[in-house]
Amino acid sequence: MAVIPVNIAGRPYEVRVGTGLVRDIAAQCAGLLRKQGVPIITDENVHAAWGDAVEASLRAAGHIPLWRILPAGEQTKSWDELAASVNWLLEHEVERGDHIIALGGGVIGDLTGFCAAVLKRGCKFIQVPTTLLAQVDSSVGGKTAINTPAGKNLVGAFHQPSLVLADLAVLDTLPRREVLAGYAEVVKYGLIDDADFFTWCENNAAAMLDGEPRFRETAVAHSVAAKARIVAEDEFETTGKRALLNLGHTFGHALEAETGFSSRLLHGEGVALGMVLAARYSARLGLMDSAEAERVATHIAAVGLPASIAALELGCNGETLVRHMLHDKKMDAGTLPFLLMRGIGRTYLDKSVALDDVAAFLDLELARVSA
Ligand SMILES: NC(=O)c1ccc[n+]([C@@H]2O[C@H](COP(=O)([O-])OP(=O)(O)OC[C@H]3O[C@@H](n4cnc5c(N)ncnc54)[C@H](O)[C@@H]3O)[C@@H](O)[C@H]2O)c1
Ligand SMILES: O=C(O)C(=O)C[C@@H](O)[C@H](O)[C@H](O)COP(=O)(O)O
Ligand SMILES: [Zn+2]
Repeated sequence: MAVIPVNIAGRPYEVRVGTGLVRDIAAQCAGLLRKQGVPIITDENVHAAWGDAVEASLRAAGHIPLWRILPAGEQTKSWDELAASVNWLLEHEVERGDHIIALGGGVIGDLTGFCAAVLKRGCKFIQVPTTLLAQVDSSVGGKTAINTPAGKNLVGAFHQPSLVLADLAVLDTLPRREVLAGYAEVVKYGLIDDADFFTWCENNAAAMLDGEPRFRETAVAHSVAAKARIVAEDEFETTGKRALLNLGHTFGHALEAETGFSSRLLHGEGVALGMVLAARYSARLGLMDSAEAERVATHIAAVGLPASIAALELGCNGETLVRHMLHDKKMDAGTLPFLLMRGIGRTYLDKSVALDDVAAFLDLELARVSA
């Protein structure tokens, strides 16, 4: 097992990456759980695959699990589910010092973390991420949120977990499309500031995606360490450092909004497309060699992630996508800073991007005939 220490402003917690942590959840959480009823928020798919294992481990240790099983999918990150889940926690008399378990992907982690942030002005929670995306990204760093009709993650809080248990075994039941979506956030760390890791991804993605355990552990542990390092420098995204983690997301969130936060486009797929667009837009501005931008697109397409927004057949134009972007949380006095690249591993925040030029660029991409 790899243990990655996270230390955010003197508030340390561990991210444990290994195999069998879910079956051993009671021991992993020893000393953190109350006896009378351990609140676990999950979704229907995760409960079907891993609910019995969690139940057995907790009961064997003398705990009584209390399950809240939500519908799977992005629509669960909503005001309605937030209100209902908080009321459920109140009915079960969860106290500030108690831990809630978030057992699931990023949807469950974001929603449960937000419940924990607002319940009694803040109680504790444990992230048990069950998707690759949640293991490498959403379970670490304390961003919690729900979506609103205006856009993605527009209501939320920064609230760090007490512990993260990333069990590689749970990825065995994850559908291939979801594994790929999570992989987009892995590649992101290479593109941000680690060109060697991008090369590692090019060389090992296929084996990692097929389930090679050594590569899976490397991908998860390396990603978590990268995220922990960045978040430790800028927990509340105020200096521009943490904003690097948003590479691909301004485009990606706009695409998610345009597709109605539906299963038509998963978050990780939107990020994959967004990173290709960020690379190509950087090349359009002369910041990055276009051959290097195409290296990004080639890798994204080679693993089986979407790399073409034309293929989405959105039926909208660039201006429509830019209008979604106006809800981006990075908006600052009417301008939208963009994550652009001076090369692979050389991402930076650019505050001089003209949105009408982005719209014109997107019009070309929406009509682009793939090679
Ligand atoms: N807080 C952050 O820092 C952060 C970072 C990245 C993404 N996110 C958010 O995370 C969300 C996406 O998360 P996600 O990609 O994990 O999606 P998800 O939570 O919707 O899970 C994907 C699908 O896989 C199923 N599933 C999960 N684990 C499984 C398992 N082990 N076996 C079988 N099925 C399983 C789920 O039921 C769901 O259908 C988005 O809302 C995104 O905004 C947040
Ligand atoms: O942790 C961060 O910071 C990130 O930006 C990670 C992203 O992968 C994640 O999707 C995050 O939820 C996006 O944040 P948002 O502030 O753009 O909603
Ligand atoms: Zn993301």
